[in-house]
Amino acid sequence: MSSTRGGSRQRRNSLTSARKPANSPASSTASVSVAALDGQVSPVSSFGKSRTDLFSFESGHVAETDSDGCKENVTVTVRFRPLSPREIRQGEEIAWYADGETIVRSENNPSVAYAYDKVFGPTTTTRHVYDVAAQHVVSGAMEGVNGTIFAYGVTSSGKTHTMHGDQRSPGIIPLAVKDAFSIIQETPNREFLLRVSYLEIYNEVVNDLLNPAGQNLRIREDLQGTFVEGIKEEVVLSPAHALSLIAAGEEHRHVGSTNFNLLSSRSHTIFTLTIESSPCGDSCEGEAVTFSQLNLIDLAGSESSRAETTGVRRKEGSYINKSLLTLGTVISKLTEGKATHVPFRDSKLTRLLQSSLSGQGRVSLICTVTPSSSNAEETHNTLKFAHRAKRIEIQASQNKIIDEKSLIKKYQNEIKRLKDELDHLKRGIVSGTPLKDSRGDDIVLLKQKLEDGNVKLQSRLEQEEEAKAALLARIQRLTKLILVSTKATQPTRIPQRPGPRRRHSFGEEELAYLPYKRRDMIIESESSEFTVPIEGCETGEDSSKEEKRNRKPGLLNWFKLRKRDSGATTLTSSDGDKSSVSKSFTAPSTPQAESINFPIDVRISNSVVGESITADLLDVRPDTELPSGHLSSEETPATSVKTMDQVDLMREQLKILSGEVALQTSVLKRLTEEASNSPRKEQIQVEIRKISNEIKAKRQQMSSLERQMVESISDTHSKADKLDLSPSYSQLVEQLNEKLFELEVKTADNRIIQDQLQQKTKECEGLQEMLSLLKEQLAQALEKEASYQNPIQEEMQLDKEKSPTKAGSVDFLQEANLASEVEELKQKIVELTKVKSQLETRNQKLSEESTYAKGLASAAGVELKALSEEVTKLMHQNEKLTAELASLKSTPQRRLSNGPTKGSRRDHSNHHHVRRHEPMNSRKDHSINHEREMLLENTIAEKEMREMELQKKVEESKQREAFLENELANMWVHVAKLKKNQGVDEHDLETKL
Ligand SMILES: Nc1ncnc2c1ncn2[C@@H]1O[C@H](COP(=O)(O)OP(=O)(O)OP(=O)(O)O)[C@@H](O)[C@H]1O
Repeated sequence: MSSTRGGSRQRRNSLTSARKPANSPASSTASVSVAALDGQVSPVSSFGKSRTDLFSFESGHVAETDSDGCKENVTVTVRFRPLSPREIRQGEEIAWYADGETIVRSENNPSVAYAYDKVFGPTTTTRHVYDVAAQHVVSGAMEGVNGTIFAYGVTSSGKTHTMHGDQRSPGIIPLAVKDAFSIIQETPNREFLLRVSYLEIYNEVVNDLLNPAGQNLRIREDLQGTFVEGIKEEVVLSPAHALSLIAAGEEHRHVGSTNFNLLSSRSHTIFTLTIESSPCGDSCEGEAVTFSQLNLIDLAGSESSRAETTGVRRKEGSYINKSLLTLGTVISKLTEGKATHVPFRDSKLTRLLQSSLSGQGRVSLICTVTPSSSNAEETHNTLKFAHRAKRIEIQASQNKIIDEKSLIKKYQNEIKRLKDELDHLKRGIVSGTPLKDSRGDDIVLLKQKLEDGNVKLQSRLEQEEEAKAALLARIQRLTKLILVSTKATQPTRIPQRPGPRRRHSFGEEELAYLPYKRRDMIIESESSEFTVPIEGCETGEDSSKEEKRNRKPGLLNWFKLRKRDSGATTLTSSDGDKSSVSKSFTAPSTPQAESINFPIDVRISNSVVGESITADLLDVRPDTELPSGHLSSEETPATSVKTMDQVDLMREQLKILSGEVALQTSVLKRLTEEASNSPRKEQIQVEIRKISNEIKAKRQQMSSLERQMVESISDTHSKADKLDLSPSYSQLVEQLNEKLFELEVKTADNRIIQDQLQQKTKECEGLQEMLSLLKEQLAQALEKEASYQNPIQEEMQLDKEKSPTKAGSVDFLQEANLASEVEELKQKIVELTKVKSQLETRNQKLSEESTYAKGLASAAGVELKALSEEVTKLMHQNEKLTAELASLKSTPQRRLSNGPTKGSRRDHSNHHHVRRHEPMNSRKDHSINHEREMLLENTIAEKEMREMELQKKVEESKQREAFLENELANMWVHVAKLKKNQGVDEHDLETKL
């Protein structure tokens, strides 16, 4: 084993140093394992050599490195966090420190030191950590090499700070997402398809964070490795889109407070970005697709026995410790070099990491540590773990997959097939059907045949137009999912990378889900106490001007305007800017899965995209051929389908806007709270005003969207009227949308109320503490009084016996003293009564708020019931329509069979005339009926689709309701507890008084 390692060392070093870009700060180990021993520092030999550039999409290049058997090690870095304000207050000392760029040394015993690829001091910014420890893994993943980045460390050492970060200093996950999209932009010769999933392992149970219904999921294995069965994967179209999904996922993550960290992660999370890419253009057909996964992992922190946890927290802690212990054992076994059994299966975490740790992907382990003396032992354990992990060898190689397994290929083939179909249709329309039997000598017969042919052709044309419109819509839907650079495609297939490092900037709300400032600062409100500069300052300065110009606020950032110039549907605007569209699309859970959920929800229309929808980095394929006139030809029979598409889009927009409003409302709430006790009051007020204005604008946008929806729906409605279709359908859809929207707003309200409730509970706890303090004081005062009174009374008795006059004056003095003490006591009682009444008012408020929340939940329940009734109604209508259609279908047949009999019984003098014109009339009738049938069929199909959608939504609402009820129940338990505590306190107080 060691000789192999040694053998590969020389080869690798020469290879990497030959290719190392002069200014590349990125790193991968590409080195031998670090043989750092306690007391014997052995610096990492070749840190800083980038292997990123070893991979390019040029075929042969990777094969060359692969066949070379080139191995690299896991990149291991250590990040120190600064001492927290609490640690400083407690007078803790530095136990471990960064000695230079690669060594961690013990303060108490300087001979104990460890070397790593890189050691980051407490003032290092997360961006720098990203550049060094993560960027090469991300770029590798974009080139088809699996990648895993994870943060490991004891609780409160800075894992979440490193992986997620805060708004001023975004963590590795947001930076990696942004970087992935930048790489797509800089790779004009390839097409990409990105999907994300987000899961947590909580108490050894795998939960889907993107789908609250996906609980306790199973881990399965196939040839490509382990995967989670049934996990939801969403195709993402922009960084903001991906980040909004993380934000949604974070809502469901288990976080709790421990005595080390008020916001401690109680579960391990894995955010996976699945990347498929293939060369652009038809000439590259048949080339394999690269497929890779980038896992970004935020582990829960190991807990020391010092943690005074109880109940739930203890159970969580034991699961966390057990899985981390298994991780340690797995890493030890992997580095032993013997073919021993590696216990991957002993924990869910190691099972999921199995492919990463033993496979061919790049791994970067960022160990977070605290320098504080109170954690010296835990830090030492982390350092030893990191040191062991450093010896794991990996053999990074590009993954290529065969066509059928690739979703991007599937989409590309589907697009190609649809395009062929479209061409075929177009050719059919142009050539038409020749009138073969036009040889007749009778000129009248010939004319009649010509007329017949015309009618036939007309109806066929219309049918084909419809089919074309449907095909086009489908091509567009698929095309929108594939991401390509907006840069002109380079003739060369070698990716062009810019010299200097890319810098990421984030839209204002892209990081809205992250805390505004560092967690400890929020918790302790002691920002001034910190001894290190806040790293958040990095964002503004680093961004280039260009990026600033392009920076767009809002989650809608990922929506882009599709221009429709004078009816022509084109993806490139007149000024050369390309536009893009977006949607949320649930892809199959594994690349192999066959079913794809069509139709997709969102399509784009100029009329409904508001001001906030702006251009983003990426674009839809510019090479899509979309013949002009199709989507704007309002007169085609497909208009109603398109109108429904627009309504769909508007509804999606409405949903996104309402989500944004809810998000901004909670930001507003947070800011308002902050404003009351922050020295930056004015700055926060400005922000509050800005956000309020934005909310107002969004609400206006929402009401205009609602109006447009109503108009569009009433348009469809009138068309349906003409066809004798049930008019109530569109109204129902409209009502349903309104109700769904209301439900969403109410859910957001509920969330805010819950926050307030928590806040109030905290206040209540504070007041209770104060109350018990006062009670103690009162008890002490009463005791004191009793102890005063006994000796005085005895003395008085004695004095009275000795001298009755003196006794009288002493009596008077004692009485005065007593009176003043009684006065004091009375005052205290008044104070206590005040506090008691304050507590009662708060309690009253709390129960009112709980009642309101309960009301909301029951309103949601009622609405849900109404929705289900509406769905049932719709189903009935559908059945009616189907019956109508069946009767319509049978009518022309009857007519056809009755026609000639009737004609023969009629006036004989008109015989010729009838014979000449009747077939034509019946044909016209037939074609009209056919047309009508088609429309009816379309409408029914559409309705069925809607029905399915509605049912899905009802299901979702039910789940949400259940969730709300659960929350409410929790709240009630909480309130009951509070009341009970308060009751006991009051009782105590009363008995004492
Ligand atoms: N590099 C850093 N610079 C400044 N503050 C930091 C840094 N790392 C962590 N912190 C602060 O330390 C505290 C604990 O960090 P964090 O919550 O990220 O720890 P953790 O390891 O994820 O804890 P747990 O395992 O309990 O979830 C937070 O208040 C965070 O803001």
